[in-house]
Amino acid sequence: MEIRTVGIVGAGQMGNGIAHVFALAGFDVLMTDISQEALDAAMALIDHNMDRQISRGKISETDKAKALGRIKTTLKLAELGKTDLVIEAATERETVKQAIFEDLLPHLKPETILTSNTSSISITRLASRTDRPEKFMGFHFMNPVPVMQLVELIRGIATDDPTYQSMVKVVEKLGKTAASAEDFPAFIVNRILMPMINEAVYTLYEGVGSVKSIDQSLKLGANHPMGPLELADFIGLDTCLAIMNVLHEGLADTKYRPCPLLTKYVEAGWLGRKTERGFYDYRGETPVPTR
Ligand SMILES: CC(=O)CC(=O)SCCNC(=O)CCNC(=O)[C@H](O)C(C)(C)COP(=O)(O)OP(=O)(O)OC[C@H]1O[C@@H](n2cnc3c(N)ncnc32)[C@H](O)[C@@H]1OP(=O)(O)O
Ligand SMILES: NC(=O)C1=CN([C@@H]2O[C@H](COP(=O)(O)OP(=O)(O)OC[C@H]3O[C@@H](n4cnc5c(N)ncnc54)[C@H](OP(=O)(O)O)[C@@H]3O)[C@@H](O)[C@H]2O)C=CC1
Repeated sequence: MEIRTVGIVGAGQMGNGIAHVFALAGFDVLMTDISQEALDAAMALIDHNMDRQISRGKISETDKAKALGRIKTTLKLAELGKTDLVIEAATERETVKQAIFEDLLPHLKPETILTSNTSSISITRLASRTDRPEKFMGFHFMNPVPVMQLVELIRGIATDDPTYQSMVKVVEKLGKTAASAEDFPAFIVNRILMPMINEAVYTLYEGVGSVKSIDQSLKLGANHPMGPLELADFIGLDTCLAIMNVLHEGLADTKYRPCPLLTKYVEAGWLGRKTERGFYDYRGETPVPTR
């Protein structure tokens, strides 16, 4: 089946980026969220990020106008039932994702492929609670979606080959590169990246370095584009903690123990850039370390 229409659930930082790249690649996109404000903010951000691409000569004004014309939004999850491919990109919480699939299933065409952009949760388990585990996959984009080249493709135990091949074609059409990962906690990228971020938080917690010195060390000493704490704020500290919890519980190894300081920031509601405070305070002109 050729995929032409795409439904996206969750219009947060990943959902809006996913809508952006699909629309530019010529797909019709229908995006939903639980609040109209989230949908409006996502559309404004897509507009802004496309302007950024125009100013760098990556796309034209016409490309932008056509792409924006391909994105529709709705508050009714059921409307996504008519799309060929659904990408769930809501909050990294299994109960939230399960509830979304449960509500969506009665409205889906039989041939629709269901995917989740989850950073860590078992694809096999999510798939097993749907009516189509063979047509269910992990479809893991990296942040910021318009910039990052990689997409992880994760097959659940029951995913069939035609579904996998369809998704490989979709990734090609997006002009991105697919990496296949087996379905184990946090797959490849986050299995490696998130323990590094967690270790950076331990380094801060134990007083080995300050926010500034830790980030500077990895930027200047290991040529990372962002320091680990800056990156954690960029990803969202709630998402980082959720991924560490999945690693810790799923692999039952104390080396994945989430740092208590990371938990404390999340409990404070200091989730990083999206709440304007995390390891940095973003409310002023320039980010100021909070420790
Ligand atoms: C948690 C998970 O499940 C998985 C994950 O995603 S892990 C996170 C993976 N992501 C990373 O590791 C990102 C690390 N950081 C970076 O690569 C860079 O800092 C960055 C690309 C985000 C910004 O780079 P920079 O050099 O500081 O900024 P800048 O020069 O302004 O931008 C570089 C490019 O990114 C674009 N860009 C920057 N931020 C953007 C955003 N939020 N949305 C869209 N585009 C963005 C710019 O338009 C520019 O595009 P071109 O190269 O096409 O011209
Ligand atoms: N941040 C990152 O760097 C990456 C994240 N991911 C994954 O992508 C997914 C989304 O993450 P991200 O975009 O960062 O998170 P955000 O918090 O930015 O966005 C999540 C969005 O989903 C909405 N939402 C929550 N519940 C529902 C629901 N029942 N129906 C529809 N929308 C809902 C939220 O609304 P509200 O705010 O009102 O709760 C919010 O707008 C997660 O699974 C995450 O692990 C994958 C790769 C990278």
